Amino acid sequence: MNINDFEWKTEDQWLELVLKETQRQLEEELDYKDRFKNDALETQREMWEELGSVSITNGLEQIVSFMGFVDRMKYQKRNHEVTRTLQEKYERMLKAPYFGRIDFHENGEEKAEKYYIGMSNLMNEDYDFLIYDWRAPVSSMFYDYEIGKAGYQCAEGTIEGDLTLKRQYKINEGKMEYMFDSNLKIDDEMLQEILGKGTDSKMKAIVTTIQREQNRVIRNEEYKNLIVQGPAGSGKTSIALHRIAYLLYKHRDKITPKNIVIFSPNQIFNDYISNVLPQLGEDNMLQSTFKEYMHKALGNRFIKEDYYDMMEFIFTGKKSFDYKIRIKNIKYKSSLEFIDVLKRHVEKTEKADRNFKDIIFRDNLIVSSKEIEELYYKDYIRFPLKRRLDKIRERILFLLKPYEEERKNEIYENLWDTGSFVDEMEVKEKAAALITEETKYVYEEIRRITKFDLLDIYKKLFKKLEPEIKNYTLRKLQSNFLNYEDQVPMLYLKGAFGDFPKTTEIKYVIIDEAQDHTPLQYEIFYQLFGHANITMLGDLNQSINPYMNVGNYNNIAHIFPQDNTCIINLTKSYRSTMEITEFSRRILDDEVNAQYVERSGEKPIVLGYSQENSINERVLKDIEMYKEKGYKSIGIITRTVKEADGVYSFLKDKTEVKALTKEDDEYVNGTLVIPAYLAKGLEFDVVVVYNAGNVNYSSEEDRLLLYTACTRALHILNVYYTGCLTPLMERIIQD
Ligand SMILES: Nc1ncnc2c1ncn2[C@@H]1O[C@H](COP(=O)(O)OP(=O)(O)OP(=O)(O)O)[C@@H](O)[C@H]1O
Repeated sequence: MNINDFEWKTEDQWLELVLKETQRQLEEELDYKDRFKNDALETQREMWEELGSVSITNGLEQIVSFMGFVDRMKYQKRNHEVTRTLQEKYERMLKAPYFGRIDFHENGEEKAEKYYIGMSNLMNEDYDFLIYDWRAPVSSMFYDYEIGKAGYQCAEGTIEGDLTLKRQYKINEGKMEYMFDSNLKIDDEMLQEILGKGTDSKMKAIVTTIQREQNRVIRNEEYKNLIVQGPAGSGKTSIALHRIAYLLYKHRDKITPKNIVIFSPNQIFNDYISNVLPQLGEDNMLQSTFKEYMHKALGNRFIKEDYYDMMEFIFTGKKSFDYKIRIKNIKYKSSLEFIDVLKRHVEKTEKADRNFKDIIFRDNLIVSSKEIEELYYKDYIRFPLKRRLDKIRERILFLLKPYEEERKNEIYENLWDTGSFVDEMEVKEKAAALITEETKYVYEEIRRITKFDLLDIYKKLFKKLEPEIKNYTLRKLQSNFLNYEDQVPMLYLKGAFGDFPKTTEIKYVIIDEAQDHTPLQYEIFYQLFGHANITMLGDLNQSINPYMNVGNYNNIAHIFPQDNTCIINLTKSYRSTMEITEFSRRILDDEVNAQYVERSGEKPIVLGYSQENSINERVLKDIEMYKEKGYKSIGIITRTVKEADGVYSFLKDKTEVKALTKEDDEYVNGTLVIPAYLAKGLEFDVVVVYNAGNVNYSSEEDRLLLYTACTRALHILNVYYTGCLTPLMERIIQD
C-alpha cells in the first residue's frame, strides 16, 4: 500500500522526536555514568587515606571501616553496570529505534492508538510510551494479526478490537530507508530481503520478522513443557533464543539469565548462537551440552569417551572386529526396553538385603542392625538410596561421637598418667592416633553398610542380560573406560539413587536439537529439571546418530505430565532457497510436503568424479569462485572427521580455510571444512557436500545425516561424489 507524502512527513517527524528523546536519555545516562565513576574514584581515595596508616591497636575498627568502603564500592559498581547497559540500549536505539507500528482500535474506545514497536521500551518524561518493546503484550498483535479483528492477552485479561494499520520500517543509522504497510503477513518484502542476504557471522536476531507460528512458541506459557517439531531451517534455534529473551522480559523481577539453561549439541554451536541475546539487549543464559554435564557428574574416576568419538566409530569403524557387537550394545542401551530394565534394577537394588550388622564400639551397642533396618526400610524410605545411606551414616556417626569423645579423653588421661610425656600437643596427637586405631573397625563397618558404588551397581545390572551384551559391557567396564552408551545409563542410575546436585535455581530449560537425545536422556533431564519449564525443539528428520536418538516424540510423552505438555509443529522453512529445500526434502523418504519462503536461487548441482583428488580440485575452484561472487561463508561438509582432515590437508596451503573437527572448537566465519554431524544447527551461504558416493552414504542409516548436510545451505548447494552416487539421492536424479 502506498504511503502518501503527508504520512511520510508525519513519520519523519515522529522518528526525529524519538531520536531526540533517545539522545536526551542517553546523555542523562552518560552523566550518571561519569558521576558514578567519579564517586568510585573518590571512595577509593578516601579508603586509602583512611586505611593508609594501619595499626594493631585499632585493627577491628579499621576492618569495620574497610567493609563499609567495600559495600559502597559494590553499590557504585552495580550502578555503573546499570548505566552501561542503558547506554548500550540507547546507542542501539539511535541506530534503529523501532521496526514496526500497529494502530489498534480497542473496543469501547473512541479512536485507534498508535503503537511503535522496537527492541526496547522508550518512555518520555510524562511516562508516555514512545516505543513498545517487541515483547510487551500489545506488541504480540504485530506478529499475530493482519488488518481486522485482533486482540492480546495482558495482566487485565484479553483486550479485543480492530487492527487498522500494520506498518514496517527499515531504519538504518537513524535514517528511514523505507517503510511499507503490510496488510498481510510479515512474510513478503522484509523477510525476503533478510533471507536473501549472505551470512558472514554468527547467528542473528530475527525480531523484526518473527512469524506467527514462531511467535506462538516464543510466548507460550500455557504449558509447562513444550515439544516443538519443525523442519530444517524453520527457526527452532532462533525461536529458542527469542523465547529466552521474552521470558527474561516478562518475568524480569523473578528470573535472570542464571535461571535459564540451554542444552545444545556442542561448543561450536554454543559459540555460534552466543550473539543473539546480546543483540536483543540481554545477557546470555547458561549454556551446556549433555556430554559436558554428564562428564562433570560422573567425575574423574573413569576415562570417558566423547560423544563425537562414538559418532566417528559408528561412521568409520565398520571394519573393526567388535563393530557389530558395539552397535548392538548402543542400540540396546538406547532402547525403551533398557529403560525398563534400569528402572527394575533401581527398585531391586533399593530393596536388596544390605546385610546390616549391629554397630558396636568397645562393648557398647551404638545402634542395632534392627534399628538400622528400621531407618532404611521405614523412616528414610522416602529418600532415594544414596541419600538414605548418607542419612544413616550421619545418624550412626552422631550416636558414636559421645563414646568416641569419652574414650579419647580416657586415653589422654592414661597417657599423661604414664609420666612419659611433657608436651601436651604430643599427648593429644598420640591419643588421636590411638583412637583412630581403636575405631577403625567401626568406621569400616559403617562404610560397608553405607557404601554406594555406582560402577558396582551398574555391573550387577548385566548379570542376567544376554551374554553378548553382558560380556562386552563387563569387559569394557573392567578397563575403567566408559563407552558413551554406558555413561548415559550410569548417569540415570546416579540420578535415580539421588546423587545429583541441586538444580532448583534453574527455572527454564531449553533443549535444542531435541531429536538427538534418547528417551533415557529425557528421563535424566526430567530427574534433573522436573521442577522447571522445559522447551524441547527438534527435527526428527535430522537425527544424525542412527542409533541414539529420540525416535519418536511418543517415546518421551510418558515422562512429561500430559496436561502440562504440548507438542507444536512448525511447518515452514526459512533458511534455504526453494530449489535447495525441494532438493533436500527429496532425500527424505516421506511425501514431499515442503512449505518455504518463495525465494528462488540456483539449482543444486550434482557431479560425479573419478577420484577424490578431482573433487578436491573442484572444491578449491568453487571456493575461489564463490568468494569472488561475494559469498562470505562456505561449508565443505564431509561425512567424518577423517575425511575432513583429508580435504583440509589438501586445501590449507592453497586457500584460506579452517577445519572444525572437535566439538569444543570455537566457531569461526569464512570457509570451513566440517563433518556433517558437527555442522548440524549451523548454516552457510554455500554448501559443498563432499563425496556423496555410494560408499560414503550407503545405507538407510545415512539418509538423515545427508539430509542434515544439504539443509545447511542458504543459497548454493553442490554435491560431489566418486564412484556411483549414493542411492539416497537416486530419486532426485531420476526426477
Ligand atoms: N522469522 C524469521 N525471519 C527471518 N529469518 C528467519 C526467521 N526464521 C528463521 N529465520 C532464519 O532461518 C535460518 C534458520 O533458522 P534456525 O537456525 O533458527 O532454524 P532451525 O529450525 O533451528 O534449523 P535447523 O534445524 O536446520 O538447524 C536462520 O538464518 C534464521 O535467521
